[in-house]
Amino acid sequence: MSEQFEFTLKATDGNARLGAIVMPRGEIRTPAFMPVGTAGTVKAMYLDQVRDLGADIILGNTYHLMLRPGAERVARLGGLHSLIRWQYPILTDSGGFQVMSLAALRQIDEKKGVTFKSHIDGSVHHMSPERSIEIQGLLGSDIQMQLDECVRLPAERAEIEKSTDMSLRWAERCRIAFGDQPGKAMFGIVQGGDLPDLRIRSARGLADLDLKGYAVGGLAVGEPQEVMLAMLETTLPELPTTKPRYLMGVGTPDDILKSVARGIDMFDCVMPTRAGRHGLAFTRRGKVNLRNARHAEDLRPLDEESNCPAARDYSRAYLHHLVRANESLAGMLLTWNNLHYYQDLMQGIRAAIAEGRFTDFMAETQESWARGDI
Ligand SMILES: CCCSCc1cc(N)cc2c(=O)[nH]c(N)nc12
Repeated sequence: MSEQFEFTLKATDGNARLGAIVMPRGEIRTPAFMPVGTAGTVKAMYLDQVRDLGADIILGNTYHLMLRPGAERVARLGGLHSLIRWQYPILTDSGGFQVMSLAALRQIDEKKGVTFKSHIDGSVHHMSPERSIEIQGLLGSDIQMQLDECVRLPAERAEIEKSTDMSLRWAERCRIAFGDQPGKAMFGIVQGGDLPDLRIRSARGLADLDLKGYAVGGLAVGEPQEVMLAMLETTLPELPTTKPRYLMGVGTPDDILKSVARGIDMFDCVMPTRAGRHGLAFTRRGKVNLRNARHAEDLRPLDEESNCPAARDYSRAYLHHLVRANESLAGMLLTWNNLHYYQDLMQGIRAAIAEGRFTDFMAETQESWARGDI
């Protein structure tokens, strides 16, 4: 097994890319969907199931894990992979995004980083770019993200510009702190909001750092899909084609198809897991809200042709009952169904790119959703 981090571009179909990242802990087939395992668990799933569905990598969250159980404690316990019993690659986000989303009383200082109060117990924490990389190292993360600031849109140009330039300087500090860790990688995160010139400045500045991979951040924060896609069209040509591109926090199946078509290799999103816990099922014929009374006596499964037991073997009537009764099994079955749907979609995308038929695959998939659920 390689002791390095090696990305290979295997085929292209337009701007869609088929590739693979080979790391000591395993291969990541791209385009890849990375289930979110925020606090060391992909909620409502056994990690063996997550692997069996086709996930090559999962995400962890620096913010959550540093607060509980604590980065040094995870290290004393043998690292995250051993603790959660996941032997394959783990990507960890750097924490800044979650601080701004979850923490109270947070302050940002370019030199010190972010200071915040834990949403769990109110304790005060400081996280500099260097500390974020240190924490991700203590966790044993295979792909570590730079500390960045994600500006919520809409925002004034001056705010976006100041934040983007700071994140670029934080990338350099993170690169220095990360040093040289064979078999591991640190990704930069392109910011720039919805301003093309700042997107280009951020992407070019990160490309100059010659990092092992590049994320596109600052999107999926409430902007219309067309704005997100326009920023991809501006950003991606500025990034090296020989390195993986990761679109953070994205997205719906439609977002994923359209972003693959523009050259994205990696995705993460809480959508399939969170939606599953809220009674929403993704299927080949579109979304099905099992809370809706129309399912109360419908003995059909979600998809009788699926090879996922959650989609094939349980009636909508039963799923409706479980959702209405707020039973744990509802979230378990629907999360299973949704992650299966997402990984099945990614496998279909990879096969379509390999065979030069991605455009047709995208159109057929979208048409299937549009036919709706009978
Ligand atoms: C476990 C969650 C990973 S993705 C979180 C996320 C999501 C979105 N939408 C944007 C960003 C961003 O700009 N920066 C960072 N670090 N993270 C982001």
